Amino acid sequence: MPQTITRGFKTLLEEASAKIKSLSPADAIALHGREDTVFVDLRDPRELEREGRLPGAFHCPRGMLEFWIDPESPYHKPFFAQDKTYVFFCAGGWRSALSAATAQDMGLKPVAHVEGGFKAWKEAGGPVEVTPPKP
Ligand SMILES: O=S(=O)([O-])[S-]
Repeated sequence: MPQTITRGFKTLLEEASAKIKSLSPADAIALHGREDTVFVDLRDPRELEREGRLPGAFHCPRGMLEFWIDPESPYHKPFFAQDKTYVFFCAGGWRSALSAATAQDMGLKPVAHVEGGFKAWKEAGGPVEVTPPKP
């Protein structure tokens, strides 16, 4: 029997967007480098190699997010225990919207995500670090 998806990705994104703070790329660029703000890159390693990195961003593959945030998880990362604003981003802004909503639901605060993701960040003139190709 075929599956019936009752809450599709658009619904999930709408619900997430309604409860999280979305930053325009320009607003996100203005926050970059501030002591009280950290950027979380949710992309896969191959995307980072291919597209470059946002300087200073912490790389958290999306699949590990909940386990790295929760201090009771054996995989917890102290990075997620700071008194800072967490700005999530991905390639296009979908994974980061869902991730910011999840992080917020878990109690992480304050959180935000970058609308349009790394693509929009680059187009807006945000700094990018290029990873040298592997020999
Ligand atoms: O999650 S995504 O917007 O980078 S496809």
